[in-house]
Amino acid sequence: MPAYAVVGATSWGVTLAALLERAGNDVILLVRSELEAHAVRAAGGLERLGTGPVLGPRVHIHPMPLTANHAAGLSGALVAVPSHAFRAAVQAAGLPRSLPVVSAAKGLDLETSSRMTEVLHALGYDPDRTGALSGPNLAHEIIRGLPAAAVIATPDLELGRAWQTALSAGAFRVYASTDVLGVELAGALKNVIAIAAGAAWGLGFGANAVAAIMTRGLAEMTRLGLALGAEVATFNGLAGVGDLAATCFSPLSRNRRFGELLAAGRTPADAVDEIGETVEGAHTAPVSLRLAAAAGVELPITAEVAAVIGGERTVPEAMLRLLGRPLAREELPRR
Ligand SMILES: NC(=O)C1=CN([C@@H]2O[C@H](COP(=O)(O)OP(=O)(O)OC[C@H]3O[C@@H](n4cnc5c(N)ncnc54)[C@H](O)[C@@H]3O)[C@@H](O)[C@H]2O)C=CC1
Ligand SMILES: O=C(CO)COP(=O)(O)O
Repeated sequence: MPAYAVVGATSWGVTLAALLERAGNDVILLVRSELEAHAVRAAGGLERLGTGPVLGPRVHIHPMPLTANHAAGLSGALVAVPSHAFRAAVQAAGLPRSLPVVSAAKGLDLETSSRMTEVLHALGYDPDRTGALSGPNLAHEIIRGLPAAAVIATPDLELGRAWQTALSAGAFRVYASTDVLGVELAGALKNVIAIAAGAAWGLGFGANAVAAIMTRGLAEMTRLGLALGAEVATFNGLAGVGDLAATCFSPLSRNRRFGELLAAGRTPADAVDEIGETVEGAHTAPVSLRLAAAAGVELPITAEVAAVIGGERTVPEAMLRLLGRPLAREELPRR
């Protein structure tokens, strides 16, 4: 039987472990401590997912690091911790450098502006065997068996096919791509646009305004992606428009909820506290602006989200600035 490791007993990590098991694999779920291992074993998953036990007998829960014994039989590992904890988690996990490793995180490194596969490369993992998983994938829906699709990007399509088979279970369908950069960037950048969409919902704007933010947001995500070498098709796919739609419209999205709370006048710190879970877009906004400045690309919506998070202006002021921009031709980046 193939065996895979999952790093992180997060909502997404537990969901991925359950999917791998349902697809017929053995799984080693690597957690931070014996205490955490005990809690996850006792709950059969995570209490905050609200489902009851979801992990069966083929998911083995162990504290990091991976033992040599467990490492020997592995076909790959998925890393499902938030981007700010990604580097430390990979270092603690002790995954063999030759192992195919896929990032399931949707964020950029705050210090280095790197994508998570770049963090893996810097830690010595083989660029030909690292990849990214993304798409409209709210863990709370997937763990309940609701249908969803994702995209896994690896430099080598054969490797991608192996991951597709390993992860596709029940109503979860995985597509393959070779645009690792695009899939990673799209997954990270959409969280920032979802904060803006949440702010629009929070101000009482309607579906028209949210759709406008999503469309112009997708244009700026694509502009930056193309400037950095991504493929336009990726932004029109599951990791781009697909995830953007799920995140901007679902009340389950923490990035959208964060925007709603900012619109209600909460400080960013209070909004994060109130949500009590990861809000990736709050970290990604300033990093995307740095990448955009270096690439000579303009990201008007992202700039306003970063300004609100930085305490430079309120949500209504940011919305007025966006509405007051010079009228322009509708340009959609193509290549
Ligand atoms: N929750 C979801 O529906 C989805 C999340 N993602 C991505 O997956 C990543 C993880 O997000 P969630 O599963 O939502 O996280 P989460 O919000 O369930 O858990 C985040 C928290 O997990 C804890 N944690 C657990 N194991 C950790 C470890 N090994 N190292 C550091 N912190 C650890 C930390 O306290 C952290 O604050 C993020 O990058 C997110 O964007 C991607 C797709 C779906
Ligand atoms: O990425 C996600 C869904 O695909 C999760 O969105 P939130 O982090 O906004 O909850």
